[in-house]
Amino acid sequence: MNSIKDAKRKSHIIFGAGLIGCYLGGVLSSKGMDVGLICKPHIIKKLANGLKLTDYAGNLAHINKLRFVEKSSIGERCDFLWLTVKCTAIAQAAKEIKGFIKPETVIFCCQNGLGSEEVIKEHYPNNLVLRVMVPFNVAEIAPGHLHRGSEGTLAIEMSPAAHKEMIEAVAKSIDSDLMSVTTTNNMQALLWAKLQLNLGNSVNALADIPVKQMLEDRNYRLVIAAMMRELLAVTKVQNIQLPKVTAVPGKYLPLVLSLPNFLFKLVANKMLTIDPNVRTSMWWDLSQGKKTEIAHLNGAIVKAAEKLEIACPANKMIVSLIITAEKKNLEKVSRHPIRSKDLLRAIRIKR
Ligand SMILES: NC(=O)C1=CN([C@@H]2O[C@H](COP(=O)(O)OP(=O)(O)OC[C@H]3O[C@@H](n4cnc5c(N)ncnc54)[C@H](OP(=O)(O)O)[C@@H]3O)[C@@H](O)[C@H]2O)C=CC1
Ligand SMILES: CC(C)(CO)C(=O)C(=O)O
Repeated sequence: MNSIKDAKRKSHIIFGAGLIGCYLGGVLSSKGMDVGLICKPHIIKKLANGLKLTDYAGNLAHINKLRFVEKSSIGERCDFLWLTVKCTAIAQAAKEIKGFIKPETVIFCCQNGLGSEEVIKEHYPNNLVLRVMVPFNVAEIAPGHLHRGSEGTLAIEMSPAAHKEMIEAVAKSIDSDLMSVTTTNNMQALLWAKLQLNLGNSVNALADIPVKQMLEDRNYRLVIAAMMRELLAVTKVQNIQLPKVTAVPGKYLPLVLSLPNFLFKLVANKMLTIDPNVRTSMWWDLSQGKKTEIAHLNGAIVKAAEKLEIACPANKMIVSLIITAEKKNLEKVSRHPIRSKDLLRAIRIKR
């Protein structure tokens, strides 16, 4: 299967279709591809009348009917399985996808952060397991209406070389105006670069405000910049060259984020060209009382830093604040947004 025509005929299952999975499922359905969604009953109910997809660039698609697949379905072994659960749900999902996997099934792991694909590789050592980097934000702006609020090209891991043509064909077959798709030979570095951007997630969740509003506040930006510096120290020691995923190269982001507000608005106006309602996936988790992906995001930096004996105080502090917030949610103790100057004080940065 090396041509786009062949790739378009293949069967896809999206396991754990929430924001990213339903958006991806909608794109594939809008292209007339064979795609089944496995999702929670409340999502099936919401999408009973179809799905509307929009994006920041004005693209639009209506999908009148989606195909939902039961977890117990027999004979639904697919060619491509897209795993779109959060990192926190990977271990359980690894067991539950078994009935959909045949020896040739390619499994795409679409999680943020580092390391979640390892669990899948352990369970399915004979399948091709590829990582996918999702750069853009998806939000549900009304029931059955998903909106992509930011730019970026979805990237599929190109590895090993023997599968090059197949992976390229898959990427081309799903590429669309609503979701541009590419492949990369350098997924590990790309995931570190994406992780750098995701350092805003925890601050966004603790601040409990939209991303745009968070970026307009220098104190929050200083906290994010401090965590980014630690990430950059870790990647430098490991000799990882971060690919450019934003208008400003990653190594200059801490500097730009630290600028006074008036200069930041001038230099980084592209960063602020973001839908005013966008919030990060960690905000959604925390606000819904769920466990967050902190261990795979900031936690992964702390883990790598410890191994390399690099100091990582800002990320450590943020991990502990998120864990405290998760505990409060669990114990139903009320939780207040952390103001920017308090957060800055917590990680002990002087302005
Ligand atoms: N949302 C975004 O804008 C972005 C997200 N990402 C990343 O993409 C990944 C997916 O995120 P996102 O789409 O936001 O997550 P969501 O929580 O919206 O979607 C995951 C869905 O999977 C469901 N699920 C979990 N376990 C199972 C299971 N065993 N069987 C069936 N369904 C299951 C969840 O249900 P329940 O909620 O009940 O557990 C949820 O509905 C994450 O790693 C995230 O960090 C990357 C870029 C942007
Ligand atoms: C796109 C981005 C960086 C912010 O929404 C994200 O990855 C997330 O929310 O987890």
